[in-house]
Amino acid sequence: MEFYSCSCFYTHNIFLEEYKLHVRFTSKEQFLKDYRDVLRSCGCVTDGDLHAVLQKVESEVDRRRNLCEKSAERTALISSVYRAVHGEVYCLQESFLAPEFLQLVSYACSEGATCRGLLDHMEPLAAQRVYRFPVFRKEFCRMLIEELENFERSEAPKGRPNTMNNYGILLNELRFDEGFITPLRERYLQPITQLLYPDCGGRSLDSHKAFVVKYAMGQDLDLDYHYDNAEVTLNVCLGKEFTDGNLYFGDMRQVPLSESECAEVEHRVASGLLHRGQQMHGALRISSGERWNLIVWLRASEQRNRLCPMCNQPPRLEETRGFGDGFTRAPPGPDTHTASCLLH
Ligand SMILES: O=C(O)CCC(=O)C(=O)O
Ligand SMILES: [Fe+2]
Repeated sequence: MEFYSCSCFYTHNIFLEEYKLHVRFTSKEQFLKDYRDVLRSCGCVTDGDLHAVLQKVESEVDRRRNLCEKSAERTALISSVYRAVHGEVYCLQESFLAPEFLQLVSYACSEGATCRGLLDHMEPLAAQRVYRFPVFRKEFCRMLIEELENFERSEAPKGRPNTMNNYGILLNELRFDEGFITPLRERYLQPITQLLYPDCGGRSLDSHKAFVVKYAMGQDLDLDYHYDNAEVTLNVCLGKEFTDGNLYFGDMRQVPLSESECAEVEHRVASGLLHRGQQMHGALRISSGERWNLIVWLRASEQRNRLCPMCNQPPRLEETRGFGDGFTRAPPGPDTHTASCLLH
């Protein structure tokens, strides 16, 4: 299967951290016309401020244009220079998984399993259609963090997951996809998502983007309110020790903020939160310690081929490598020759 991105990746959803604003950029004229007033009201007042913003936006667009090639270069370099301390974590083994998770999956795979039945195995949470359950054994979480810390200390080049996280790690560049994330998605997560989110592509997951986010004193502390470029998201807390840093959830992205109420959910080490990717959410500040979370954005091309969640339009496909943003080309319909044969 060949995957694609949507061309809105080069123009939409550019995050301006200092003004907490997502912007669109197709040309300087368009940008100034659409955002000059908004920016002014956010405190971007002088010509110098505006110039700095324009430079940031243009350099982000440049970064995105080169991303695919740069990521392939990093992946190759990491393979040749990086030496793992825990080589075994790259290949998913059942012994990494919490017994409660295996039970959940086993129920979800059993004949006649229902959403209700699955929910009986989980504690209710304050946020709508957000679920929490143990995923990994604690020992595995420790080993994975050690491996990632070793990678962070190494000379190997590092890509960052997106414009909102400054300290994350892209797991595909470390080659976690094939042996770890894909089997986790196919064998363990899809049986659960197909019961919980049949209306959001949960039955037809076929790609993902996986990364680790890190929050620590003097680094990122929180994450602004957003939705994910995913149909369903799994967010597993790996550790270490921290205080605060709850996740808060609002409504789906289509619902205006004024009509949404937020509910908080606590992270627990080795447990995962499962939620609809397009349900708005953010992370509160941690007040001490370090928080490392594994994020898997689960995607279903069947769902997203209809509407790109990032520009809200039918996707305009752009070639990429790997999973891209999870879009696929629709299988060709009957061609004109066949059609004309059928008419005769
Ligand atoms: O910090 C967290 O736990 C949430 C991260 C998140 O929502 C994301 O990276 O999309
Ligand atoms: Fe998110």
